[in-house]
Amino acid sequence: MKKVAVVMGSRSDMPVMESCLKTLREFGVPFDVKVLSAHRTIDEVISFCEKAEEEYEVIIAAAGYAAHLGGVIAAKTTLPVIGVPLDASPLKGIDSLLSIVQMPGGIPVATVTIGKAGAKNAAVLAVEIMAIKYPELREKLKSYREEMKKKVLEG
Ligand SMILES: Nc1c(C(=O)O)ncn1[C@@H]1O[C@H](COP(=O)(O)O)[C@@H](O)[C@H]1O
Repeated sequence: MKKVAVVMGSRSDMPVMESCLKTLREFGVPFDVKVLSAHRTIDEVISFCEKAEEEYEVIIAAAGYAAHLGGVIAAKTTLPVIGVPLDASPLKGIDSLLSIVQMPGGIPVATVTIGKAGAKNAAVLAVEIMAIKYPELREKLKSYREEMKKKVLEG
């Protein structure tokens, strides 16, 4: 199984992105974490993208403020990119949400909700994408849903 790349714009994004990493661990999906910024380390983002297809099946890109990271990565690879908007600025993540979701036609970034729930959903969506190829992940997704259902019904 190739890995998921979890890329974030700054180390300061890590506390929120922990819920993404925790969920990937729960599904037993291998991943790498990278701190890279389209604004601050553009050359490193480009070299990461140039090699990404050898190692990764899905890329998760999380960033706050003007979150160009996911869009730039999506522009440089044909792997599916999931963008996680983060509440890091006085605009509380709306800035990040709009800059991730409003990609022009042809270069999509699959966008999840702002913050911790989005970080978790990015991991689940990555697993769903990988489950197309790895049937054991589909079984794990079914058990995950069952567990969730049980928790709701048991209160
Ligand atoms: N949006 C981006 C990008 C980018 O899009 O390339 N690089 C860093 N950032 C974001 O800037 C915020 C503040 O970063 P610092 O805390 O390092 O100042 C972080 O949420 C990061 O994701």
